Formats: sequence, structure tokens, C-alpha cells
Amino acid sequence: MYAPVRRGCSKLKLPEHVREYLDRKGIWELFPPQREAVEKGLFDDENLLIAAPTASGKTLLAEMRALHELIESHGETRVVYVVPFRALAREKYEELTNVIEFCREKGLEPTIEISTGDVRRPIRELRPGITVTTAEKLDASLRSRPSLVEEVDLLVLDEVHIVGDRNRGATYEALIALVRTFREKVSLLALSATVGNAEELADWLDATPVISDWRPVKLEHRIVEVPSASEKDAKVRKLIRKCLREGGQALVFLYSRRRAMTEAKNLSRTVSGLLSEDEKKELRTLAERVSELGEGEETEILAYAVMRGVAFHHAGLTAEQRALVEDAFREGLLKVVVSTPTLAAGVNLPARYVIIKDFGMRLGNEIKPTKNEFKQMAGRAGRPGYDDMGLVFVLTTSNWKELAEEYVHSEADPVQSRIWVSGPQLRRFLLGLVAAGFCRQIADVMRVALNTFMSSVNIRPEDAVLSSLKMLVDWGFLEELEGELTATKVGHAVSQSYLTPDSAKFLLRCMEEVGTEENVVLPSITLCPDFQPAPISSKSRELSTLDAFMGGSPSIEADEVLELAVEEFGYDDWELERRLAWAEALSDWVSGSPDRSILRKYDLYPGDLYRAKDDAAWIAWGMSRLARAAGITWRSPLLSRRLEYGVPKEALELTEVEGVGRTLAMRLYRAGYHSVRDLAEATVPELTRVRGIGEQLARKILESARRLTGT
Ligand SMILES: Nc1ncnc2c1ncn2[C@@H]1O[C@H](COP(=O)(O)OP(=O)(O)OP(=O)(O)O)[C@@H](O)[C@H]1O
Repeated sequence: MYAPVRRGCSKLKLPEHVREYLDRKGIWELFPPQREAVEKGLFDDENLLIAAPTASGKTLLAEMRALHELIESHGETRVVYVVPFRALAREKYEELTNVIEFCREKGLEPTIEISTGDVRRPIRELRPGITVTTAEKLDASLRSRPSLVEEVDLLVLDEVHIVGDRNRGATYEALIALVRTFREKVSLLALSATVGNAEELADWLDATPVISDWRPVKLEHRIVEVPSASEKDAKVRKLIRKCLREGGQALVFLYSRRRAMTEAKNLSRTVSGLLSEDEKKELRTLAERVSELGEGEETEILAYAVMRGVAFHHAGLTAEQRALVEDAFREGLLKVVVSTPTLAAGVNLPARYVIIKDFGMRLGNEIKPTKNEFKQMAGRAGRPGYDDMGLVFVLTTSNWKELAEEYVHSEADPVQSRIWVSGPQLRRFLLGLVAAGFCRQIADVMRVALNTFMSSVNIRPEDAVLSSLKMLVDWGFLEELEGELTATKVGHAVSQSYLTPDSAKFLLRCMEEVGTEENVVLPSITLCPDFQPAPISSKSRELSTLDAFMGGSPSIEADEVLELAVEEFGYDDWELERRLAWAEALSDWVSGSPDRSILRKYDLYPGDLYRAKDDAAWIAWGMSRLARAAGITWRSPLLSRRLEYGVPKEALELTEVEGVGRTLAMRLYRAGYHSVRDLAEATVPELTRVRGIGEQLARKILESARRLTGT
């Protein structure tokens, strides 16, 4: 049953349940892009691409569409909501939970799940309801469960312009091509920022475009010419004071994590004088939580700034710290966030003032920001419901003023396909198609390739596909006989591990030619391209890099790994140095060295360390599968789990006990508890003698240990 929406759009008909849902959310009128989407078939099973600015209500359209399909199917539809960044998943999951709750109140039984991160634990099934996931996770899952593709009814592609991203674009594009080829009945809702070629994207997706530059809050740009860096600092402080006095919040963007941290510290002096006593009290509590969630100097500085109403935000923070900062900023408690552009790309965090401090900076071969980065950052200005206007301040010297003007007045750049220029991802995609059984013939592979964005804009994929397939055959991952393709045993293992074939080939060589002991495996991991090294310092070491990560004893094996890496990937000294520094840091990690000392020794951010150990645990797991498939004896059986938990072999067992993480496992081990059985036989008073264990935790540990040992 359809009913008109109240006020402002009387001609528009909405399904009754959608109207009720909007009523409950207090939404009485649709925004212009939303009206257009309804008129163009949001509720009529149409594929749609919505390209509109931040906060123009795209997510709400996805909620309405999902709700409608769930109600119409009596709760049976399976909606897959794909996000390009893990950080976005949590936010979307929370919003979409409202849809599921609404359906359940109507007596239906759909569920909502979030599945991101670890590709070692694939999605097993798509249940009726909504699954929020990342492109990587879904792509990896399709390798072990290809039939998942037939379970996708509605595919929501959030931030689909990320297809043009240098690092993540290829996987997103490949995934879309795969689902569209093998699930003809899928309906699509693609959401995008405003991009220069939204119509081309829509064409590719067979979707009706809804393109709008309507914003809920007006945006105004001010280009501010500043003669010197020191005057930039003074200018930022002045703007922050003005913004806060007006009751607003500010985002400051700049291009280095270290400078973001220093800037936050400096600005905290300006901001603290403008806080009320109540705010200071709440911020003290928040700062304590920040300290609990991380270690090291950066955490201390973050807590210091947070106590004064300011935070920095970048990928070096732990996921929990970032979530805390984001929530506190949304609640208005934090007044200023200083960030690298990652925040603009990945998190929905609007503010009244956006200050772009580093306009016209050379980073490598690029002038920063690029136009699309600029649009992303500027687009965060103006908080709907709080601000009448969003103000973007671009601080620049006279030589970049013209470029700033151009950015302000021009359209966003077009999205370009990355798939054919990103060799390793393309090869992973093609190998997966064959190994998972989606394609048997070269012609089948071409059929999928023709569904990529690149093909849809008339760039022919044949040459790239054929040369990549040939490489996969040469490397022993595929076999080809008269156009018929099959994956070899090792090829299957590569595909299921989700390693790129390029990394897998190198890792296999390391294992075959050098060995599989831990001292070979750790540098093999950090030297393969699937390990993406975050900034790390190696200056603390006195020995040569190679000697140092071997704990001071030079090793012929490690030298051989290094040579293979140079041969395969042509790394320069700088790249080798930092990848080897990571091998050393991870070696400290699996030896149980305290987080704090690792962070200090290598000048690391906690988020970078934890991400690196997760990636390394995945690669080690992948290596063990490759070894098995290739008939190589794997001599580091516990390494993947030790990388995950950061403990030596002897203490690993203790981490099976509930409530026992890395730090506690090491403390318990040192206190003489060497097995779960030792713990099961302990008493509460004995356990509370270990630092960090109170009575409650002691009981929990005992219970869990006794359960595990059946005593
Ligand atoms: N028609 C509406 N009336 C009032 N508020 C709305 C309406 N549509 C959406 N909103 C609210 O505006 C805010 C932004 O909407 P939404 O998150 O859907 O935008 P978006 O385009 O998805 O943003 P982003 O690109 O950052 O993800 C949300 O708080 C949402 O509830």
C-alpha cells in the first residue's frame, strides 16, 4: 500500500511501511536527491546509482530500499551492503540495525551481521536480512564459497567511486564485475560522491543515474594567503577560536601523521581555555579511556590533547581509539580533530569549519591535495542539523593560490578504472575466477572481464587478461589446454589464501630455496608485497639491518631471502631497510616484548603495529597452506597464532583462556603458570598476586581454565 509523504512532496508516493519508518525517525520531507531516486524507481526494483555530496541522504535511501525489499519478501531478501573501508562498516551496521528492528517489530525475522577483517574466516552464508561487509572480505569469501554469489539479492555498493582508488579500486571493481556476471537477478544500489563521470559509472552498472550537487548545508570556500609557516599556525589558532566561540567544531587537515599529532598538542592549549568545567570533567574521563586503549608516547599525547578538547586521528591509532575519537566528536565533546586525509575518505564526520592547512605540498611526484582529496576534505564542512553553513578555509602561499581557486570552482575528477594497471590484484582476480570454479574457459574469463568498468569505457581487456593468464600458467598456478583452464593444487591454495599470486610466487621460492623456519619466514613475510609496511624507524639499531633482525647473528638464510626479494621486486635500499625493520619488530612481538618497548624502539604507532601483526599472521597462515600444497615441510606451525597473540611458543597455550591477552599471558608465564592446567589448579588468591588481576578476573580465568581442562 502506498501513501503520500507529508509536506513538500505531496505528489510523491511512498510504500506505507517506508513512510512509517521515516515517521519514526522524525523525517517528514525527503531531500531533493532522495525525491529524485524515488521518482526514478527506488521502490520498483530499478538499479540506481546515486551520486551526491556528503550528508545528502544516500544512506537513508539504502535503508529505505532494504526495508522495502525485506518487507515485500516477508523478511527473506538477502541484502549485502559493501563498504570500501573497515572503519565505515561499524557506522553503517548501526544505522541499518534500525531497519532490521523495524522488520522484527512487524513479525518478520531477518538478521543483521557485520563481517569485516580477517580473510582467514570467510563468510559462510548470507542469511535473510543484511550483511555489512568489505569488498575484500566478500571477494575472499567467494573463493571458498562460490555459491555465496547466488545468495545476493540486493547489492548496495557504498562509496563506489573508490573503484578509482589506486590501492583499493581494483578489488572493488573486480568484485562488482564478478557478482554481476554470475548473479543476473541481483539488484544494485550504488552510492557515490559527486564525481566527474557519474553517468559512465551508471552505464557500467546498468543503473539509472541520480546525479545531484544538492547539499543540506551550504558550503563556502575562503582561500587565505599566508606568507609563512609560522603565520599559518597563528591563523589556524585564530580560526579555531572564532569557530568555537560561535559554538562550532573544526576539522584541520594536514599531510603528516607526526605533524597532526604536534598540531593537536599545540591547539589543545588554545582550546582548553574555551571549555566549560563540565566539559573538562567529561574530557578527563574520555582521556582515561584513550590511555587504556593503547600504549606508547602517541597514546600519551592523544590523551593529553583529548583532555583539552582536541584529538588527532589517523591510521596509526588503534581501531578502538579512532572509534572513541569519532564518537566524542559527533557528540560535540571534542571540539577539534586534526587529521590526515584518510578521515575525509573513510569516516562521516562533518564539522562547521574545515581548515586545509597544507595546500600545495609536494609529496613524491604529486602536489597535494589532489583535486578529489580536496573535494573530500572540503565536503566535510557543515554539520546538518547544527550548522547553517559549512566553511572551508584553504591556507596557502601565493604560488598555489591559483590552483586552489581552480579546485574550488571545478568539477570533481572522473573516476578511472585501476584494474588493468594493478597487475597483482588483476592476477588474484583471474586466478580466483578459475580456482573457485566460476570460469573454465578463457572465453568465460573474458565474459567477466567485459563486465568491468574498464571495458565499459571502451578499453579492451583482452591483452591484459591473456598476458596475466599466461603469467599464472608460467608460475605454475594454472594449467591451460586448448583454451580450457584449470587451477593446480598450489594455484588453489594461492587463491584460497587470498595472497596475490605475485606474493605467493615469492613466498614459495623463499620456502623452497631457503626454508620454513621462523628466521626465514618472518623476513619473507615482510618482504612480500602483500605486506604493506607502515612508517617505521630503524635508527635505533647499531648492527647492520640484516644482523639486527637476526638478533645479532648474521644468517645466510636471511641474506638469501633478501636477494630473492631484490630479484623479484627490485626494492631499493630504503624499501629493504624498512621491510627488514618490520621483520625485526615482529620478531620482538612474537618473543613477547612489551608493546611499549616495541613502539618506542621502532618509533611506531600502536595502530600500525597491530595492523602489521594481523597482516603478518594472515600471510604466515597463507604460507603454511602454500607449503602443504607444494609438499614443503612447514617448520613454523605456531607462528601464525603467535603473530596474532604476540607471545612466544611457551606462553601460547595461556591465551586460550578467556580474559588472558598478550600482556597477561606473559605475566602469568613469568609467575610460573606455563599451561592451562597450571591455571586450572590455581586459587583466586594466588592469581590475584599477578599484576593486573583482580578478584573478578581471577574467577573468570579459573572458570575458563577449568572448563578447558574439564576439571
Ligand atoms: N530527508 C531527510 N530529512 C532529514 N534528515 C535526513 C533526511 N535524509 C537523511 N537525513 C539525515 O541526514 C544525515 C545524513 O544522511 P546520510 O547519512 O543518509 O547521508 P549520506 O549521503 O549517506 O552521507 P555520506 O556520503 O557521508 O555517507 C543523517 O543523520 C540522516 O538521518
